[in-house]
Amino acid sequence: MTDVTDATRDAGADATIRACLSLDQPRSFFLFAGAGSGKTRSLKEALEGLDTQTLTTLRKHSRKIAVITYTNAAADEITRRVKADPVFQVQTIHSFAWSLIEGRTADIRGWLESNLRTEIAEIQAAHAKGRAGTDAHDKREKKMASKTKRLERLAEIRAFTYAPEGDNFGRDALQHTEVIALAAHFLTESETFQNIVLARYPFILIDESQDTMKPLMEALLTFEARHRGRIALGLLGDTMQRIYTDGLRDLDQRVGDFSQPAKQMNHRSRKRIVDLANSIRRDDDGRQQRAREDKPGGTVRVFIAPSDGTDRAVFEASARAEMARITGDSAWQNAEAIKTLTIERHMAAARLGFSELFEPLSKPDKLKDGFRDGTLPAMRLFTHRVLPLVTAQRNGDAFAAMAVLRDGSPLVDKRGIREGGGGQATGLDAARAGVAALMTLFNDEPDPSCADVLAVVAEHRLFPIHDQLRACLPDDNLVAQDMADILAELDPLFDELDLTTPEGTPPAETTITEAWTQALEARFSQVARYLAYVEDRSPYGTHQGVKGLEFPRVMVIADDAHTRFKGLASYETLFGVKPLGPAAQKKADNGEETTIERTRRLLYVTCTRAEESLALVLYSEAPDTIRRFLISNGWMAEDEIVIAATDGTH
Ligand SMILES: Nc1ncnc2c1ncn2[C@@H]1O[C@H](COP(=O)(O)OP(=O)(O)OP(=O)(O)O)[C@@H](O)[C@H]1O
Repeated sequence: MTDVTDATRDAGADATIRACLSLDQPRSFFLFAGAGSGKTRSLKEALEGLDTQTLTTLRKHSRKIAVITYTNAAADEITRRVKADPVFQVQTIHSFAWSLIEGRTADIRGWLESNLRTEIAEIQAAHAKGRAGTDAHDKREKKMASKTKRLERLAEIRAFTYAPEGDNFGRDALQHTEVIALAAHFLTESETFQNIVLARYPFILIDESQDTMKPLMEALLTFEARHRGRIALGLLGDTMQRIYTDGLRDLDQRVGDFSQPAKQMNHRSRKRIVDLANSIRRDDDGRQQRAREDKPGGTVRVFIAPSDGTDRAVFEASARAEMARITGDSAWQNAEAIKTLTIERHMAAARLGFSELFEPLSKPDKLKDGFRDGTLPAMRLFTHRVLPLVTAQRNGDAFAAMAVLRDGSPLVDKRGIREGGGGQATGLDAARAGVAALMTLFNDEPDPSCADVLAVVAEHRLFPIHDQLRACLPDDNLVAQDMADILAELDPLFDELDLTTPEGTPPAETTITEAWTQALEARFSQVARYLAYVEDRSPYGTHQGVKGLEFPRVMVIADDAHTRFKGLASYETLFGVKPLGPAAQKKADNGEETTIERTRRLLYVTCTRAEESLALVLYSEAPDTIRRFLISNGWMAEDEIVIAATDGTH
C-alpha cells in the first residue's frame, strides 16, 4: 500500500466524482469540502479527466455538459481550462436558466399571464384592507397599474428578451427573478421540458451550490429525484460559505441519496489560519480540516479598537506596521500588497478616497448596480474618455491622446480626421481646442471637479454626453441638439455607444439627476480611484466579493458602527457584545437562522482567503468583551490580541 500524503489524501473524492460522471450510470453527487480544499480544482479536473469515448458520444448526439459557476470570471476561467470546447456549456445560473427557456414564447406568456393575475389579485386584496392617502396606498396603485398594463400588452410580444447582466427594461424584457422562476417552473411542471433537458444534459454540475438561487436549486433537486439514474447532478460547495440569502439553507440535508465525496485538506492556508477556521466552524457544523505539512506556522492577529473616536486610517496603518513587525514580512507595510476586506463598498470608497463620487451614485436603484460594478454607461465619459485623455496629455503621449479621441470623439472619427462643415467647428482643430481647454482646466486647478470637466467637454463637444449627464448641464437643450446633429452625421459609428434612452426605460427621474449633480461635485482625481476599485486593481474587496479567491496577506475589517445595512452582519452580536433582539431570539428558539450564523459564515469566508497571514481589525463598543470571547472560545491566544491604546495606536 502506498503512503498517504497531503497530495493524495483526498484523491478518493476526485475518483468518486469521476465514477459519477458516467453516461451508462450517471450518479448525482455532493462534494462536501471546506475552504481551500480544492473544490474548484476538482471541478476542473473532473472536466479535463473525462475520457475521449464519453466526449465523442456526447458530441455525436449533440449533448452537452452544463457547468454552472457563480460569476462570469469563474465561467471564463473554466472555459479556458477546457479550451473552449463547446461540449462544455459553462455559464452563470441566470444564463443557464435563460438557455433553458429562451424561445418558448407561448409558454412564457402563459406563465407570465397567470403570474401577473395572481400578483394583481394579491395587491388588490392588500389594497382593500389598507388605508387611503398613505405612501403604501399610492405605491400599490402604481404597481397595479403597471402590472395591468404589462398584462394587457403581453399578447403583442413576439419574442421575450433577457440579458443576464443587463437592466432588462422594455416591454419584451423578462426580469432576473422571472427567468429563474420560469426555469424552475418548467423543470418541475412540464414533462416535455424535463425530457428536453434530460436529452440535452447528461450531467449538470454546479459550483458554489450553497449560494445557487433557492427556487432553481429546489427545482433541480426535484427534477433529479424524479429522473434518478438518468442524470448526474453534481453539486460542489461548502454550506459554511453560504453568504447570500438566495441559497438553500438546508442543502446538505437534501442530498441524502447523493454520493457524498468529502475532502479533509486545506491546501491554501498555513496551519494557524486553518486552526482558526476550524475554531470558527466548530460552533456551526463542526467539520474540521487539516493543513498541509509543507504549510506550517502562519500568523493571525486581532486588533480591537473602540468604535467611537478611533481614527480608522491611523489604527489600520498601525495594525499593518505591527503585522510587518510580527511576521517579518515587510510587504505588510505596503497597503497595495494586502487584500483589505470591508463589509460594504462605501467603507472601501472612504478608505480609497472616492466617497463623494460613491455616495450619491450608489443610492438610486437605476444607477447603483452599474456604478458599483463599473458598467454605468454615463460614467464611461469620465473613466474611459476624459481620464485616459488627460493621462495621455500629462504624459506627453500624443499618440495615446489621439487614440482616445479617435475612439470616442465625434470631432475625430475612426475613418479619419474630418474637416469642419456646416458652420460647425469640427475636425482636428476643434478637437485640439477642446483638449487645450481641458488641459487649461487641469493647469489652473490641479484637481478640478467632475462638473467643471463635464462643462468643458460639453462646450467643445469633445465626447458624446449621456442623457443622464446632459440633464445636469446648465442649458441642456442647446448642447443636446448640437450633439444630436453630430451624432446623426456620424451614425452608425456611434450606434454602439448607446447614448439614447432605450425604449421602455422609465424617464430620467429627478432623483437620478440629483444624484449625478451631487456626484459631479467630486474632484476628478476620484475617478481614477473609483476605476481602480471597480477594475479590481485596488487592494480592497468586500467580504462577499472575494469568495473563491486567495491572497497571501488579508486584513478583515469588522465595523458594525459603519455598517449601513444592519441585516448584513453584526460582529458585535457574534462576539457577545450585543444580545440578539427579541424577534431574533424567537427565531433562534425556533431553530431559524440569525445574524450570529450569518456573521460567523462571513467571517469564515474572509479569514480563509488568507494564505500566509491574517489581521482581523475590529471596532467595538466593548473591546474587552470581544477579547474575552476570543480567548474563552479558543479562537485566539492571549498574545494574539492587540487592544488599541487611547491614541488609536497600540
Ligand atoms: N491537491 C492539491 N494539491 C496542491 N494544491 C492544491 C490541491 N488542491 C487545491 N490546491 C490549491 O489550493 C488552493 C485552493 O484551491 P481551490 O480554490 O480549488 O479551493 P476551493 O475549495 O474552491 O476553495 P474555496 O471554497 O475556499 O474558495 C488553490 O491555490 C489550489 O491551487
